Amino acid sequence: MCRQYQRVQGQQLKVVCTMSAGYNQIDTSLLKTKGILLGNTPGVSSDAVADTALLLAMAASRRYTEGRRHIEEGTWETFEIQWMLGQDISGSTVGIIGLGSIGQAIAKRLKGFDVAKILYTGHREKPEGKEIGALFVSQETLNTESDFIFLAAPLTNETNQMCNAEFFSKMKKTGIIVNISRGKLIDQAALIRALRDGEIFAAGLDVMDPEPLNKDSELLKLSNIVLTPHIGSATNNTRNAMAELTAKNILRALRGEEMITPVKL
Ligand SMILES: O=C(O)C(=O)CO
Repeated sequence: MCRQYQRVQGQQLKVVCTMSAGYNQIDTSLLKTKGILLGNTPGVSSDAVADTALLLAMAASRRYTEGRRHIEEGTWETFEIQWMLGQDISGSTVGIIGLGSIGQAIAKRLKGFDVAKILYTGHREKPEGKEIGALFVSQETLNTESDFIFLAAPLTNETNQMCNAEFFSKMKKTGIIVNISRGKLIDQAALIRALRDGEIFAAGLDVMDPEPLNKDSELLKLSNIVLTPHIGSATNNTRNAMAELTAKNILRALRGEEMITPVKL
């Protein structure tokens, strides 16, 4: 009965819409072969995800996890001038990998923090980069010059594990990496080594590999990392906007109209 249902459903399926900007979880070539349309929800979640990126950057740069542990463990050293010193966002050089809708929303927020320079990498220089005042640079320049690196590129074959041991070795020792994209952009074992060995200062991750993260993960044992459980777009307004866009896309596709945000297969 169930198998029969699945077979009938498979034959009738016209459209798949994911309530997410990323669609790496979907077998796009299978959809293409079967002539099934795909829609996603880019844009409507960019502000909420960018807010999460800034939250992680600030918390990681000011040693949030370590500070919280000191309070809990009774090791809070009052009046110690050199204690718990972090990194400033103001006056810093920031690198954004992927200046799409989320990358741009991060850049706009950073301007309010009086950063000195915004660098970005991607496939090509973008007009939006000029408007924001961000400089298109090579990956190498971004790595070596940035105080903060934000990962805002989608997960593709090209970006999979792009932040590996070599990547971290090119970052500043005071550098901070923030990932609000997908966990697989980072070689997590290499990140753990870089954080543990003081090769970089700190990390802020909303996305990990796997998700949910194993509760015994080494990531949870580090104090120079701030973790949130993939809640980048998790606000009432944003999730409602994502749901509305998804519903509109489905209705349009079923009426034979162009979806508002189709994914090109
Ligand atoms: O929209 C997405 O792809 C997300 O992962 C939101 O955080």
